[in-house]
Amino acid sequence: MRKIVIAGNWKMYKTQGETLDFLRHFLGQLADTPDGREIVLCAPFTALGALSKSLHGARIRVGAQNIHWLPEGAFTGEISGDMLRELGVRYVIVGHSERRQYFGDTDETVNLRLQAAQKCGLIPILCVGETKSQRDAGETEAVITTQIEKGLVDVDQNNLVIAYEPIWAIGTGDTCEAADANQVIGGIRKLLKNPNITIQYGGSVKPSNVDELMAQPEIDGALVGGASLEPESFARIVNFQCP
Ligand SMILES: O=C[C@H](O)COP(=O)(O)O
Repeated sequence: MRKIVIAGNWKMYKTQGETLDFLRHFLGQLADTPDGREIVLCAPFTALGALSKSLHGARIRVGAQNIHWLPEGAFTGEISGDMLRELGVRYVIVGHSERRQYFGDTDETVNLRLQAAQKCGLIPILCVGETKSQRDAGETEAVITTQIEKGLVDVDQNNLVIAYEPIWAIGTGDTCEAADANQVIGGIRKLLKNPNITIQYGGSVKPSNVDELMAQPEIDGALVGGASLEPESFARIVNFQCP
């Protein structure tokens, strides 16, 4: 049985105070959330400690948005797995397209970050996906196959989540058709040694499309950006309705 994981990626949004305010409104809306749905909040580094401390007993896991591959060193602006663990972090996003586009992440550094996360007992969420021009050129499968094959060298497939995030659908409101996302994710699953890995869809997931996306047989959850910033909207997403 594959685990359903619904993660909010807050990107560079929310101070500690805003994080606590979010929780005050969000936690009360989880009373009817079906068992078996793992809820993760991937907050900025500065809010991780406050988030962990405020969650005691709540069924939410804390996630980070980046990890360096070494335990310590002269790497200004980076953070290690042990530092994240100390803050109560359980998940970490690796290889998000924004990290690849703006901060120079490559399949090789993504691979190192995945290995480091697992070594520290964190569950990495590996993001893969194609640009609009790659999709239009019919290169989606080839692009994702390379990202998966290079990214997963020496990575334990029993301790991993994958997120399929078509880059053209991120923050655009332009969601991938549910059937298309299902097909790409089915293709990703065929590349894996462990076919039971949780594979999420990400890219303009919102309350109005989450039910259709989650009804697809290959999709095991969502990685949600903008719509995870408001408690009501993210609560509706984690409480998605099954058909
Ligand atoms: O990590 C989340 C993705 O980048 C999706 O962001 P979005 O839901 O705002 O499109």
